[in-house]
Amino acid sequence: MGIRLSQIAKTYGRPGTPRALEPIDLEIASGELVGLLGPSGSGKTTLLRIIAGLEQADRDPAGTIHFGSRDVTEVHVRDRRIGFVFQHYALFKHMTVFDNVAFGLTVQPRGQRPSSGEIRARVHQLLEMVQLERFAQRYPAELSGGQQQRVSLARALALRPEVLLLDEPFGALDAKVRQDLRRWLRHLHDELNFTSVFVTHDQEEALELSDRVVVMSDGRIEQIDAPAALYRAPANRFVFEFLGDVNRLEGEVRDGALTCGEARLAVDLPEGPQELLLRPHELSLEAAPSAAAHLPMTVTAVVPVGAEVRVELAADWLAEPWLATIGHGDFERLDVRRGQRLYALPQRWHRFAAEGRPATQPSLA
Ligand SMILES: Nc1ncnc2c1ncn2[C@@H]1O[C@H](COP(=O)(O)OP(=O)(O)OP(=O)(O)O)[C@@H](O)[C@H]1O
Repeated sequence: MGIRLSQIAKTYGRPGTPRALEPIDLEIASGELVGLLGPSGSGKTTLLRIIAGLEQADRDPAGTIHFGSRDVTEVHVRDRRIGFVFQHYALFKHMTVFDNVAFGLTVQPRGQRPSSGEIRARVHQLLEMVQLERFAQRYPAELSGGQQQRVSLARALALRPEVLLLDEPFGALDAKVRQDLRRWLRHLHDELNFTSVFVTHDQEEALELSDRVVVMSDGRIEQIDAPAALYRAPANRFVFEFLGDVNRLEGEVRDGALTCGEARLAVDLPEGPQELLLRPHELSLEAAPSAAAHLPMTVTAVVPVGAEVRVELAADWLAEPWLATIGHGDFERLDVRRGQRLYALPQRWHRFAAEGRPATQPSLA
């Protein structure tokens, strides 16, 4: 079931105070997994709570929320038929895992409530799906954080919601468990084909898990796109900076070169002050300068763990250190060590106008 928001806004407190959410239009397709990503205070949770019916949107403008063809704008949370998972596991402490998952089914009104045999079968099926069948008789306190979170998911899915809403579902867990649960949620989503919206402030989580990401700041939607498109073609500077590490090169362009202290980079740009932004993988490191680039730097730290080697670099002519991610082959070829002098060679850079829109397409240096 798809979700359609039209002109949804939110002001907390008296009218006239700044809006937590500016009027927003958003369409989520049936079966889509959408991440709401943004810094603290950008309005992610407010938007999710309005979709859930836990928060009332402003009356002015008179926005609407549709689930499929059903207008749910005035429908109570209990009648919206959604599942929730929140960061702080709100499991019932005095109930076993089995009873926690069964809870929503057992409190349904007579007539809608499945028989006790059906409830038992459905709970066992859900526990099997979240791989916790053998923990059915345990209490929440006897489970790890990740296991508790899986129980929360099973409980949310027990009523077979068509929409699942998750607020920082893995926020309190350690990095490895987070990653496992992420992959597992993605599989579950694909298998059961419900529509999911989740809130996160973690770029990697949003990019890895979502079909599309909604990037928010200051109560506004900055961009909505598939992860690859978002990364490749950020709509503005905010999105570019929020999605990953950024190296800055500020200088003065004259006679086809940008200079900054002893540093020099050949560019085809208008004369005057310019700022270029580069991702850590968009530059290579060399033992000597080239005709196109003379960017001398000193290695301040090397982290050779994982698929790539992270190299931190500093220079007198730079206001902030740079980060380069290079392959293990280059790492060995250059024998990269702390204190070593190397030269950065940009392969690609980005430039944004003052108001944040892309000033040029990302170009090759
Ligand atoms: N109950 C409330 N009363 C008053 N202001 C609120 C309330 N809830 C949120 N706000 C304000 O609304 C804005 C958006 O908050 P919201 O919680 O939606 O942001 P968020 O992006 O989810 O942030 P976080 O990642 O920190 O949870 C913030 O400025 C916040 O201070």
